[in-house]
Amino acid sequence: SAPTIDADPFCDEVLADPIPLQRALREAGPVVHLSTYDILAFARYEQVHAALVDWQGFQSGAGVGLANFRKEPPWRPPSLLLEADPPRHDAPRRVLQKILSPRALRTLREKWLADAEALVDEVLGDRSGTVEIDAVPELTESFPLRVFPDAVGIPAQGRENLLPYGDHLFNSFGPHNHLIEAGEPRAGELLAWTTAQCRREVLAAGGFGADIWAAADRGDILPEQAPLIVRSLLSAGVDTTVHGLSALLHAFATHPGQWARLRADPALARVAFDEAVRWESPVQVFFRTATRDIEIGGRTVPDGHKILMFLGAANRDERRWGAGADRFDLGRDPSGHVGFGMGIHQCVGQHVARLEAEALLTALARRVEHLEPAAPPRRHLNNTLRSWESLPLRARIA
Ligand code: HEM
Ligand SMILES: CC(C)Cc1ccc(C(=O)O)cc1
Repeated sequence: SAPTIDADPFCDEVLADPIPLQRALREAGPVVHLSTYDILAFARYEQVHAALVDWQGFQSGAGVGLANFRKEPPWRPPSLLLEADPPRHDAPRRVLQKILSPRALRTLREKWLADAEALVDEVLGDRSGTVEIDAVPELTESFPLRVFPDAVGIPAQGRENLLPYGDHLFNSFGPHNHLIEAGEPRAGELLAWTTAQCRREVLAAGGFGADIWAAADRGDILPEQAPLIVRSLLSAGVDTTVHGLSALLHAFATHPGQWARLRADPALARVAFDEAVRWESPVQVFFRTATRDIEIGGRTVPDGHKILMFLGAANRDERRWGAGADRFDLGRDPSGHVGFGMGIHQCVGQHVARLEAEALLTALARRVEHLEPAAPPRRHLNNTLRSWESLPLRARIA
């Protein structure tokens, strides 16, 4: 049988620094038994990629968390994308893919570049010399919250609920630990608020939400599906980009030579984001459920068994990325990374995330000559997301 590891991947120590366990899992073998939860884990690129693209063998319909929807009711009505398999998954995916396509986002590009310039000017002020900021509250949380809720078209009221709702959702994919318990008191209220933002009458014309309702008018999806698809945007589109942008700035602050490369060639802004998503993997892990006894990595995953995919470990697997896998390097081609998943469920919002990152990074690269840590970053612990409470940075103004 598969080698066993007793470590709990969702304990605070591992959530704070998952790298040692990622290494141990990759070294133990292609398939590893995690005794804490009696599940099978994949940490090498080859097996994670294979499981992600095999949607028939490893389904999403029983949930992408530890909880098996076949055995216990989910805390929220299942997503029509994330927690659905074909054919139920097909029409919602097709509709969202079109609304969030690079072509559809062209109208937003100019606006988000200008919004990023405005935010960076506010944060850096007209100061010269060296400025100290906390990138999390001042940039990586504030920029997505300044541009994304407006792009969806939800009302201005109550947007401070978005981050805590997403934080609880991403915790809910893990085991019932203290992180889930801490979020439980407000979970019902946050879910109710989020659900209320998906009603047709509150969504502004021209936003992604209105576009989804227009797809229902055209018969591309059923009207009762529209609110759930809007909920997908509010569920997946905020905390992920906040921590993705933090990963990007943390990567540059800890690899100073890379900022100089970006200043010399600003077109590197887009590949920089994908390299940061590979290097940090804001979404660290999630699950699938075997639909039959499946052979993988020389082992058999029994029908109905949950498998845990370590995206962060796969994104640093030297078998795939070579000896420098642990380094943030703008000279690398990060394509093929699994930080946005892979296959039919691959992130449908990745172009939105890339545009937010390009806008913020372009605005910063224009104004900042050098970036370095001003103090150790403080982590935010979450069962799924690699995230920060605070990223103190020192920026030398150009
Ligand atoms: C750095 C930012 C982001 C990261 C790292 C990320 C990561 C991911 C990953 C790994 C998946 C695959 C989940 C699975 O296979 O079960 C996914 C799916 C998804 N993402 Fe993203 N995401 C990001 C931003 C966004 C944004 C901005 C949106 C919305 C505008 C979004 C909407 C979605 C949706 C709706 C799905 C489900 C797709 C499907 O099941 O067909 N994501 N994301
Ligand atoms: C990495 C994924 C788990 C992010 C995510 C969350 C929620 C949804 C939804 O459809 O609610 C979709 C994607």
